[in-house]
Amino acid sequence: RYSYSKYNKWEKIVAWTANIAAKYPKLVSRIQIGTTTEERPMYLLKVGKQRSAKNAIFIDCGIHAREWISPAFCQWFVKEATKTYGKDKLMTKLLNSLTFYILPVLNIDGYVWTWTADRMWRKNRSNSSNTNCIGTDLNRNFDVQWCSIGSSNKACSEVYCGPAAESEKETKAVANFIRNNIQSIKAYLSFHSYSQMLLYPYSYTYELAPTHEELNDVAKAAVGALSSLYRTNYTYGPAASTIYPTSGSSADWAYDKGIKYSFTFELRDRGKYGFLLPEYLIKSTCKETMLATLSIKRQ
Ligand SMILES: Nc1ncc(C[C@H](C[SeH])C(=O)O)cc1Cl
Ligand SMILES: [Zn+2]
Ligand SMILES: [Zn+2]
Ligand SMILES: [Zn+2]
Repeated sequence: RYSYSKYNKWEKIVAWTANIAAKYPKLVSRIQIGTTTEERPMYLLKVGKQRSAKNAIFIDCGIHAREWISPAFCQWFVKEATKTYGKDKLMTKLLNSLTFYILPVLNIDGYVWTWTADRMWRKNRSNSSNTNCIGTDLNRNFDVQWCSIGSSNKACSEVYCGPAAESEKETKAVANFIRNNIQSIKAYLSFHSYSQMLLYPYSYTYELAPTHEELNDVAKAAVGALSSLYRTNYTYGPAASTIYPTSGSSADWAYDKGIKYSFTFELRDRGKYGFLLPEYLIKSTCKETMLATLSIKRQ
């Protein structure tokens, strides 16, 4: 049996994507949107009852390799959706009216590296410079104010923006999919760890986003829903002033493409375990995050 309260290595996750699509053919389909630097297939799970997606929500997990709770949440979300469809009123309503595009692990090569070589690895595994340093920070590689703030043009930096915007195959695959489905995608959720924050645009400037007030209201409600379960404290606000300014992020890029509901979660914890969140905390973290995520969907 597949465990949703353990961290699963890539081989298990990729088999799971096939199995869950096979198990729920009317609810789940698997789409390959590209391949990674090391030629691993990037599978997206399309979840929902809509024949052709009219209203969709894109969820990216695992953009940073060491943030293991993020892919764990994406798996949890798909499990909850498939398990409660037809039983839970809200989930059934959502899945009848919305399509969820869920990318369980965006940075697959980096995720594998954290299992095999370096648990604290963050970037992807591309080798694009004449230095002996590897990897681009995929959350600095999107084509939005690229490499202007909170990122570095040094290949050895943990926030290396890459040789060019969308230089990475992983970034290109996601950006192309969004561009090809821009009409239907109404929300973009990006899951990271750690800090317990719910962030919204912008990160690339301290300027308030045009829809700041609405984003703040949605974030406030979502954090309220999240903390109603175990009283977990989250802060929320514009990314630049709430965590730090960064350019080239998937969330800012999506927002400026017109996807107005763009949110980034920094999941548990606040530093006790950091990226090494123990497996016994996966369940409670995912349950509270489900409440926040469904709260955003409902708005
Ligand atoms: N647009 C953003 N850019 C960066 C972050 C923080 C994450 C935390 Se791991 C990062 O550094 O990429 C968060 C947001 Cl919302
Ligand atoms: Zn991250
Ligand atoms: Zn983080
Ligand atoms: Zn308000």
